[in-house]
Amino acid sequence: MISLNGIGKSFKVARRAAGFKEAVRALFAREYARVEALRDISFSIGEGEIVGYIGPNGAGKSTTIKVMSGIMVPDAGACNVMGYTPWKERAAYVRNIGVVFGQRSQLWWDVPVVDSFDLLRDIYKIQENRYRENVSSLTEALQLGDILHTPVRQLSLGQRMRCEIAASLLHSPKILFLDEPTIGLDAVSKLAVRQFIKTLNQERGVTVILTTHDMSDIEALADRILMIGKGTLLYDGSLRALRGRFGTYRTLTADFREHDAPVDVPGAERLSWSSERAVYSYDSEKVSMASVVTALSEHVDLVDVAVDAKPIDEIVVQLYREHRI
Ligand SMILES: Nc1ncnc2c1ncn2[C@@H]1O[C@H](COP(=O)(O)OP(=O)(O)OP(=O)(O)O)[C@@H](O)[C@H]1O
Repeated sequence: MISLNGIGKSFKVARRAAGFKEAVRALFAREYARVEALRDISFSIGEGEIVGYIGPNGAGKSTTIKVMSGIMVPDAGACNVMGYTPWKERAAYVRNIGVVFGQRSQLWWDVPVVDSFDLLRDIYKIQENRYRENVSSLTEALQLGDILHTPVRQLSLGQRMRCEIAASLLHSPKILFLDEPTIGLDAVSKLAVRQFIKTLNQERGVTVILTTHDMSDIEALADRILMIGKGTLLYDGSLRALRGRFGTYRTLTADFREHDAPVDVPGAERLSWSSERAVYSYDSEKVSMASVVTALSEHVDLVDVAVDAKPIDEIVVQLYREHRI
């Protein structure tokens, strides 16, 4: 459905040293530097996938989304989305995609949300029946009820984001590009947005490409991760495989009735011990949780046991470190 082949993009940016003298000098002799935002990016995405596109600040995520949505023309490479070259056949192409940039609005600031929706209906030439159906189902799913008649500038961030997502789906696109859709949202709004995206993908088969810094978004939604750093694609694979590579260590916290003498457990490292609680770390590839618990229970009277995998944030930081980004 989407394929990028050797996409490259660089920007020319003005550079000058700090200070008034330098500012004056720059008026007459500007110096430029090249920033390589994307280098030889290639990947394919199939219909119905939810792909998380991750990477540190300035890695090139937004630039890739802009290329795929036809807003930006790359310097090199080919991009094919549903048979279109996005930046060449923009008018026809945009009928097939929805785009949400979390940091920017596609809604008109001073008019009620529903007026923006009507304008979008005219721009996309959406049939009246389909439009009504979509507004009604999106209003229900995203709980837009009262806020549809409020000017955008009076909405909270969470309310605006729900309206942005609805606006991007009025024309029933097959692909949805989401650039940081949960940025700045509170926990409840985040969950609502995630649940909506999941349902949209499962029930309507919409393909979703999502950039985010929030790893819990990725955990909740994406089966596959593309990781970019300094403009280069560094990882393409499943979250499960990533966990398997870095996340085989588990932390086991055991609560027990008072027992002062620390217990050694074969194959596990004791991280802490107090008279009623101990924490162990073990490699789940080598030792089973059952054997750790059994070894412990031979010495102490266990009350409770909890096991945690390494948080996905830590796994991603480790991956960034490995690639020195
Ligand atoms: N219009 C532009 N003009 C000049 N440089 C740009 C432009 N757009 C992006 N860049 C540069 O290209 C690089 C990649 O930027 P991009 O916005 O794609 O990163 P990102 O991964 O989305 O980052 P973030 O997580 O901070 O949003 C950065 O070095 C950025 O400064």
